[in-house]
Amino acid sequence: MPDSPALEIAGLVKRYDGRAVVDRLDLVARAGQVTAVLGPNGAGKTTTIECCEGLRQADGGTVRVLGLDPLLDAARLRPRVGVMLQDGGLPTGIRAQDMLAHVARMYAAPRDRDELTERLGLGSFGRTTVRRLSGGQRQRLALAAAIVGRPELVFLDEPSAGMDPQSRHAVWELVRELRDEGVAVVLTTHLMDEAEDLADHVAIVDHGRVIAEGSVRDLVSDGDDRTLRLDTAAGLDVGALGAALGDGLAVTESTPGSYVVVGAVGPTTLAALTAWLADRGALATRVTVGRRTLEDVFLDLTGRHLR
Ligand SMILES: Nc1ncnc2c1ncn2[C@@H]1O[C@H](COP(=O)(O)OP(=O)(O)OP(=O)(O)O)[C@@H](O)[C@H]1O
Repeated sequence: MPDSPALEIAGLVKRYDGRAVVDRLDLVARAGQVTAVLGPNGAGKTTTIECCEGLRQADGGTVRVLGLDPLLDAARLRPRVGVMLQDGGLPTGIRAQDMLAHVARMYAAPRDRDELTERLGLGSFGRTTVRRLSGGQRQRLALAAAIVGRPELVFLDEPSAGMDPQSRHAVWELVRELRDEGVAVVLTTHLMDEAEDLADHVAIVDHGRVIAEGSVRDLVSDGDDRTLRLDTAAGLDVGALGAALGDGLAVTESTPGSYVVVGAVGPTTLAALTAWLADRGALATRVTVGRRTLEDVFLDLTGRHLR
């Protein structure tokens, strides 16, 4: 069935010591799309992905991977699903290039290893054993190993964690290409910009549950609303500031001394803001105005920052 989702999770529950770290989570991911599972540390992202990979047994709900059960059909799924684990999960005594060659041999029609090596900059450490690789090098090798078999669905758990900006961009390029080739890419991240840049569909997860989802545009758009961020003295009266700025503007102090103003921020808002601060002898050390971000969405929904 061409239209059936590559991944379908319904009411997933996973408990550790009686505590539900994944708590009735629903998620669908499709071929030819990047689906980002975005949430703070401990939200349950890795646990969810591990249930999809057949590495953990769920306590409730259903998971269908390419229409199959990740535990019962593990052998049939192995050649069709790529997995990049957060801790690498690689054997450590083998040289990087031999590891990739070994993995490639397990598949009927592997990708060109030289091209993958070039794209991910693996050549400079190909002869180094996995145990001696830096965190970012290990990540790049783990990504290469996850996709060398041309999977239909690939799980990437924090794919660019610990990478320098150049490597991160190489990874993002590759992820976009996979998507364009029709692969279903499911990635977890707590990097807002990674989700914003890459994802066709974002599921924001908190306390083991999806609290909002949609395209980045759906999630961040709120008409003409903008977000003004202000750093100044802590403990200002946000109610009084909101009243001074005018109707339709909500002011919150997100952390002591950092304020967020959401709504129809315009030129007069800035004039009113600086005048109000001047009357109170408060100096603004930073004022920025921009569109809403996924971080703002998360803050609105939970009252907390992503990190
Ligand atoms: N094997 C385990 N035994 C007990 N608790 C666990 C186990 N694995 C994970 N947890 C707990 O489950 C919760 C969710 O962890 P998980 O790794 O899924 O979160 P995450 O969203 O991936 O976080 P991060 O962004 O830090 O990777 C955390 O509170 C974690 O401490």
